[in-house]
Amino acid sequence: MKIAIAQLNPTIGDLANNAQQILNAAKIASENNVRLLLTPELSLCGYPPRDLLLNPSFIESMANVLQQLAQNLPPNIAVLVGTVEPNSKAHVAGGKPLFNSIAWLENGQLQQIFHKRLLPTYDVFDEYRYFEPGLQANAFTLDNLHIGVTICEDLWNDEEFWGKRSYAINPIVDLAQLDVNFIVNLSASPYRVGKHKLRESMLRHSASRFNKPIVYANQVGGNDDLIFDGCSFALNRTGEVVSRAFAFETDLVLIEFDEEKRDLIPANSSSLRGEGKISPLPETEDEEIWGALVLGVRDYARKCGFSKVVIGLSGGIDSALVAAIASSALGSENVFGILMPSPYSSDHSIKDALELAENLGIATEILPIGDLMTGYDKTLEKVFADTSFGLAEENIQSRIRGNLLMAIANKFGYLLLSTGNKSEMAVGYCTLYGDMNGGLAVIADVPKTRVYSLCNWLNAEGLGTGEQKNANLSSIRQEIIPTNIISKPPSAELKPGQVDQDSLPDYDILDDILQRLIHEHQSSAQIIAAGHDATVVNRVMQLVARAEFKRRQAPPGIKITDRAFGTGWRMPIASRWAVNN
Ligand SMILES: Nc1ncnc2c1ncn2[C@@H]1O[C@H](COP(=O)(O)OP(=O)(O)OC[C@H]2O[C@@H]([n+]3cccc(C(=O)O)c3)[C@H](O)[C@@H]2O)[C@@H](O)[C@H]1O
Ligand SMILES: Nc1ncnc2c1ncn2[C@@H]1O[C@H](COP(=O)(O)OP(=O)(O)OP(=O)(O)O)[C@@H](O)[C@H]1O
Ligand SMILES: NC(=O)CC[C@H](N)C(=O)O
Repeated sequence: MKIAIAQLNPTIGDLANNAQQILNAAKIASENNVRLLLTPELSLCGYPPRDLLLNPSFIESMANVLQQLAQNLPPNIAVLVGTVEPNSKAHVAGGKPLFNSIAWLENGQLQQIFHKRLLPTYDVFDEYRYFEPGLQANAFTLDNLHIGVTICEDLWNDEEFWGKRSYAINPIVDLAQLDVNFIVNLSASPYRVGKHKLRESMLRHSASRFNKPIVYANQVGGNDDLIFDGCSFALNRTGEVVSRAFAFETDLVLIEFDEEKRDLIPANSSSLRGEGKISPLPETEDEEIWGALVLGVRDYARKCGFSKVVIGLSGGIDSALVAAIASSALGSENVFGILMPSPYSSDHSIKDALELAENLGIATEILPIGDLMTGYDKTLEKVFADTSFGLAEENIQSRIRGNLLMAIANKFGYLLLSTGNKSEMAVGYCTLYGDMNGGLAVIADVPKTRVYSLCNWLNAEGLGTGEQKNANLSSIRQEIIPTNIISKPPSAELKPGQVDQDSLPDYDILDDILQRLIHEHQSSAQIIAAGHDATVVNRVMQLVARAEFKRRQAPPGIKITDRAFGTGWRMPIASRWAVNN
């Protein structure tokens, strides 16, 4: 039996086009004698649909589109589509309105529906808000093969792999008892650094432990703050990878269930792009983060209807990295850099920003802000009388820039990309309604130390090689980020001679404290015991807690770590507890 994984990039709520993507994949698969086609979790509406699921007309439309799709599919192919099914017992106390489901479509109709059994409610997931867990093991027979069906989290409870049990049941145990020939998993598994390796090692363990081949179909693409990296794969019963789809791109991958061997093998016909191949995974963390950020910007812009972006170019490293990512995502011709020197700007800030723009091939405009600053100072003179010059006056520069950037974005229908990194967002080293202005915070989950390593990686790697690194920048020269941008001390340039380290610990120290605090949930005592200065640790803890009001007003940021300041970070603002304490 030939099986195909359609690694699709749905747009949330675009039911007709998502169904069309499934139909297109089914047609190609059918021409290649595929008998069973897999699509990602909730492939009809895209993942995560969030509160659209509370809208009855949305659920009704999904049912209609699903039925239409069933009727349009080519003959002789079974297609597993991710959808929802209303829960007829939702009226029972505590019953949730829907099941997160898979529809088996064949012969013009719905053959069977399967319900997701394990519903994640941690980090960015909130499935119990909408879904009732399925109670039964899911399996069906196609031709003479018995196939076990699971949805994403259903395969994330192998207590042998994790060393603990997160849910009372492990659906794969039931499927092993049913003696299925192989197991399919339809997923929408968001990216974070190293996630594909984790998925493969987890499922390799389950495949060999239960002696069952597994076909894992993941969603790809960016949906708001979440990036889905794809990297779908198939494992044979000993847990070896027999096929793998591309990272960060749509793909259609073929495998075969060999009935004599009773195992999955790569397919051997040759007309499909991804057929029978094992796509390489990104080689370094920098390479995969780059791929995720580029996809995140491209899909956010495309799915929200933008083709061009505008960025404030300071000659600093954060805006340089964001400009490089945007150029790769959208093409240099679609990126507009605005230089806004103030009387405090260094000479090299303009020189460095212009050199970067030339390297990237992006258009720039210089808008000096000195006169506007004088205007503000004059207008505020009476109100600010008898006060000394301080942060408020400094931040006016940032607010003037933010205002000009939004004016340009608004005038021409551009998307403003904000440039704050995770370290700054953590401690509130950024100005509300100033440099925080924007529609998408591209590197808001990238710690400053990672900003440096990404820029060094980019300069070493160039962008001319490899499909992932993007054709758009292939013509530009090797050093993309000018060396001076990387080597000079970071500075907001809001007053003469200012550098970030006047206000913050060195970034390698700050990032290590933040890693322990945010990702590892360590207490201040644990962080101090690990060798950090107590005064610094306590100050950072306070800064992080105090900056919650800023993060709540920040644009969505692209998630690349296991804990981003996005949908998975739910902290109170008016609180007396310093995050972990
Ligand atoms: N809990 C709360 N809920 C709601 N609002 C709250 C609040 N706490 C303070 N606020 C308000 O927020 C104000 C403070 O925030 P904000 O006005 O943003 O300004 P603030 O945090 O005082 O200053 C911005 C900091 O970011 C630094 N920085 C670094 C890098 C780049 C840039 C740049 O701009 O380019 C800036 C800058 O040097 C300075 O240290 C308070 O004065 C108050 O009005
Ligand atoms: N002179 C400027 N011209 C244009 N934009 C600016 C200027 N100064 C600051 N900005 C905008 O405000 C953002 C915040 O400034 P900030 O100094 O924190 O970042 P950076 O200069 O990019 O990097 P670094 O923190 O390493 O100096 C910049 O990334 C940029 O978008
Ligand atoms: N959609 C899901 O069920 C995803 C949950 C799963 N643990 C993952 O991150 O891949």
